[in-house]
Amino acid sequence: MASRKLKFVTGNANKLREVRAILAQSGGTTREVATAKCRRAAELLGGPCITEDTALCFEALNGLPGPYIKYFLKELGHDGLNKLLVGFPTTAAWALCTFAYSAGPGSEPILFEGRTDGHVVTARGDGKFGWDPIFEPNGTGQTYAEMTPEKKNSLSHRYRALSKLQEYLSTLKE
Ligand SMILES: O=c1[nH]c(=O)c2ncn([C@@H]3O[C@H](COP(=O)(O)OP(=O)(O)OP(=O)(O)O)[C@@H](O)[C@H]3O)c2[nH]1
Ligand SMILES: [Mg+2]
Repeated sequence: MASRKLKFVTGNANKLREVRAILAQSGGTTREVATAKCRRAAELLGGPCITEDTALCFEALNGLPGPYIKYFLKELGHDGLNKLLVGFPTTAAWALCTFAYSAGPGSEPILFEGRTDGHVVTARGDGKFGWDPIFEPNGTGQTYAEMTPEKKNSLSHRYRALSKLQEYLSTLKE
C-alpha cells in the first residue's frame, strides 16, 4: 500500500524553509500533544474518533504556555497570567485549537488547526469558561467572555479549526 504520509512537493528550498518555519510557529509540541491524545483515544475506543486540544500562546514567551495553559490557569488565575507578561514588550497572544481525527486504532491522526490572534488583557466579562475573560481578539474591542456565544463562535480558534475539519469530513462522505 502506498504511504499515507502527506508530502509537500517542491523543488524550491526557500518555500520549504518558510513552510517549515510557519508550521513550527504553530508549535511542535501542540501538534505532538494533539496527535498523541487522538491516537490513544482511538486505541481505547477501538474505532474512529475526534479529539480537541486548545492552547493559549503568548508571543513574548515564544508561544508558552501553549498546550500547558490549563495548568497555568489553574495555578496562576487570570491575574497571574497577566502578571506573567509584566516587563515584556508585548501582550500579543494567539488562541490555537487543534482538532484531530483518527480513522481508528493504528491510523495516523490528521490535524486541523484554527488560530485567532489577539492580546492578553485584564479580565473582563463573565468568567464561565477558562481564560475567555483575558483574551481579546484583535479588532473586536471585546474579550471572548464579553461576546455573545454567536459572536465568539464566528471568529474563534475553535470555529476556524472546526470549519477545516467539517470540510474534510464532508469529502469522506462522498
Ligand atoms: O477561555 C477559554 N476559552 C476557550 O475557548 C477554551 N478552550 C479551551 N479552554 C481551556 O484551555 C485548556 C485547554 O486544555 P485541553 O485542550 O487539554 O482541554 P481539557 O483538558 O479541558 O479537555 P480535554 O482535553 O478532555 O478535551 C483547558 O483549561 C480548557 O478549559 C478554553 N478556555
Ligand atoms: Mg486535556
